[in-house]
Amino acid sequence: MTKRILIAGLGLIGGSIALNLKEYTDHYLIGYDINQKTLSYAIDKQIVDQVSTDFEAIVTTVDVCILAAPVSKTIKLIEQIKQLKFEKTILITDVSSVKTNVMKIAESIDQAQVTFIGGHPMAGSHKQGIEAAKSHLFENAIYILTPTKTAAEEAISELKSLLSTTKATFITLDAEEHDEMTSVISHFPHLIASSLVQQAKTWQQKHDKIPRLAAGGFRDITRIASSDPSMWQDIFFQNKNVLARLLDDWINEMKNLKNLLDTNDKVSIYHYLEEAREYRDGLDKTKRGAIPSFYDLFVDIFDQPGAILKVIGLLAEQEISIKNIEILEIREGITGVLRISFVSKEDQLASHRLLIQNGYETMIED
Ligand SMILES: NC(=O)C1=CN([C@@H]2O[C@H](COP(=O)(O)OP(=O)(O)OC[C@H]3O[C@@H](n4cnc5c(N)ncnc54)[C@H](O)[C@@H]3O)[C@@H](O)[C@H]2O)C=CC1
Ligand SMILES: O=C(O)C(=O)Cc1ccc(O)cc1
Repeated sequence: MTKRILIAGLGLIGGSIALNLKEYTDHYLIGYDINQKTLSYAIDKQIVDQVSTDFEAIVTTVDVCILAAPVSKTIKLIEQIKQLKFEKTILITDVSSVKTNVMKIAESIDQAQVTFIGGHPMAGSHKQGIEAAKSHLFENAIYILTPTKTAAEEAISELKSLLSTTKATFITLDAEEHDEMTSVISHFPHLIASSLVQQAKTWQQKHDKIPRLAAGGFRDITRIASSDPSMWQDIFFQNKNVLARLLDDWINEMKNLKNLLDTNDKVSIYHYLEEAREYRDGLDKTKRGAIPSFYDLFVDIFDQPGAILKVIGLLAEQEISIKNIEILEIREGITGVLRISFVSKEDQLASHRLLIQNGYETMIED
């Protein structure tokens, strides 16, 4: 059945959901955003069927509403919803990275016609805005649902079915456990990534070659520091209690580490590193994590003109699509390593075979 679906906040995430629903379903999509340029873009590119600049007027006319504005703005939209009178049933969900504050206000909506099920697709990008939206953004990602206490099982199934074309995998959590877990694996690492970049910036005053040396490891660990500061500021303050607890733990741990260094306790430092390596290596590599990691293939190449193009050309001929490509190490005349990332295991293995047939040395990490 064709549904009227309102997407409020047509940025990276709202735009990606809209693109996906437009590509795979017949639902009638309505976009609401405070940014007029975004609405014009969405209409021009036919990402939605209609746009609206009046949230309260439009939300009472739809079957489904997906709130995809920044977390604090989503909370404001729910406050507005709370004051409205709905004549027909509506299923409301959101995409916010933090859930406790969202679910607190959602639980307080006292209207039989309204069902609220929180949502958080655990995939994204450091880019923002509708121009960066992609229909396949959530493929293979974990999509967390946090239903309100009164949400019926049928409504949860309906939402999963509605979002099934994203090819995400759904799991249900309560808001508090969601906020603790996402803080450990996403919010807190973001804070640390930014602080590592700040540290490099400070030390650059003494050593001006630091940016030239900042290669592989530093770039890997700080990639997320390139994300939108206003989004992360919002996330940090919405989840500040959990973040503060993690910071306390971290500061204590750093003090302990410093003490091990000060006292020359090499054995303990070794065990600390060994334990971390074992835990990291034990994280299930074949199963996609919350934030999708991709299937990497390492290819030896020589620093010759066109070497990278040749590899990409071979894959393109076979219509194998690449998610990401990175040169890990290349100096004049010396073998370099190309890391090519694929969305699927099949593409990774097919490329492995193809490049070997063409005389390349390739490696897949197990
Ligand atoms: N960027 C990411 O990687 C991920 C973000 N999220 C969550 O998704 C939500 C949206 O984030 P993005 O799409 O990345 O941000 P974005 O900045 O790309 O898009 C946000 C959109 O909301 C609009 N907006 C701002 N205030 C509004 C309001 N009061 N009413 C309606 N629209 C409003 C903006 O104009 C913009 O188009 C956030 O809650 C974020 O926590 C969830 C998963 C991943
Ligand atoms: O890709 C990454 O590393 C991200 O950090 C993406 C991301 C950002 C915010 C979320 O709430 C979930 C996922």
